[in-house]
Amino acid sequence: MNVSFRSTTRSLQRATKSLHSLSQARQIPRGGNLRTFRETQSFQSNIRLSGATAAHRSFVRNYVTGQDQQQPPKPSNPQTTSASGPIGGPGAPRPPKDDKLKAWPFVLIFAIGAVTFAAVLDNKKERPKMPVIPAAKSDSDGLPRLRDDGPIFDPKDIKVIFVLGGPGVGKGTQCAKLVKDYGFVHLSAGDLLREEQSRDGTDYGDLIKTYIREGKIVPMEVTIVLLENAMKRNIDQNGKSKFLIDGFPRQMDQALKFEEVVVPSQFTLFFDCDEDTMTKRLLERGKTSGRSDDNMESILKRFRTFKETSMPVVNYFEGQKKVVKVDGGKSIDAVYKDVVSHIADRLK
Ligand SMILES: Nc1ncnc2c1ncn2[C@@H]1O[C@H](COP(=O)(O)OP(=O)(O)O)[C@@H](O)[C@H]1O
Ligand SMILES: O=c1ccn([C@@H]2O[C@H](COP(=O)(O)OP(=O)(O)O)[C@@H](O)[C@H]2O)c(=O)[nH]1
Repeated sequence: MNVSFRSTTRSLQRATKSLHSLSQARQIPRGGNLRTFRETQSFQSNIRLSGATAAHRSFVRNYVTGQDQQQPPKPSNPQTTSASGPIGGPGAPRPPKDDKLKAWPFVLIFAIGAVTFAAVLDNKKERPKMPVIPAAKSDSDGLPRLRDDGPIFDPKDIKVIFVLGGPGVGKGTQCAKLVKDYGFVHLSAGDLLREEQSRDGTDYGDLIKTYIREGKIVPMEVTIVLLENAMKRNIDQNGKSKFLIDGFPRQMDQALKFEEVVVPSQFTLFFDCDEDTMTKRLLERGKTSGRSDDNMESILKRFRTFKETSMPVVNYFEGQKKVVKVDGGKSIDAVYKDVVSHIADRLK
């Protein structure tokens, strides 16, 4: 009995604290998440290679950089939050005595609410933590924060090959073969996003779902953090050092940021193919893949995104003489033969 009373008291104290911090947090003006994401996305798509504009620099400074945990919210107007003031002050008129009696239903409702709230918090704490995306988020848009202190890996130790090409061109198929023969780690950005989308407790499930179905590029912060964590796991736990990063970077901001904060790539393996062939492959894959985007409507949107948003990335690396182009329209084995012959000297 005593124990249960103590635990209820503790729960009440905890709940009161949480309610207090919640009431403070409510004072931070925040836009709707998805709307902000869309704005961010549309801003990102405006970034041009020709040089960082002041707006871009400000965007990077405000939204993309920094490691600090989210700062505790400050009340927007401290005066208005104070309980002291004329009401209830020393000179204020005293309420009649029987008002105390009338207050008990409110106290009871508050107590029940507080205990329930504390129980919800306890339940949350017990859930297994899966540190896929770190807690550090930007205050303004809810996206994970990226570091801005240079690449975490040295390209002399960690080799990254980007694998690009239209949807259904065969990137995943060819990567699987390279893994088998040459011991690469295959990281598919699309697979990591789908995994995160269905992970229990993720903050990004709805966001990822919407972007994938619409054939759009998920904000880079999410994808880069997923890739970086997957790389760290493979390096720390399995001593791996050669990575095929499949289906990434699909947008210029991703390419620049990944090379800046994770590691510069060795080169890009680019599979070229006509849309009719890719459509047939995707529709065939759609019969069993269970993917929300292997249908005609999403396929057309993905082709458009690929041409408008991802091809500039290929052209950018081409300008640096860092693209190996392979015809993806042949049979699986014929494509693989070309891949190996084109990059044999770089596979060791
Ligand atoms: N060269 C090829 N010829 C015919 N079918 C292929 C070829 N490469 C891949 N496929 C098939 O096409 C579909 C898409 O391939 P996948 O590797 O998943 O593409 P991506 O990763 O580029 O989306 C899969 O069902 C795969 O089996
Ligand atoms: O860096 C990435 C990679 C993938 N995607 C999303 O994931 C989808 C599927 O990508 P995946 O590489 O799995 O499949 P593909 O389109 O190449 O068949 C894309 O259309 C995008 O919506 C993304 O937003 N960012």
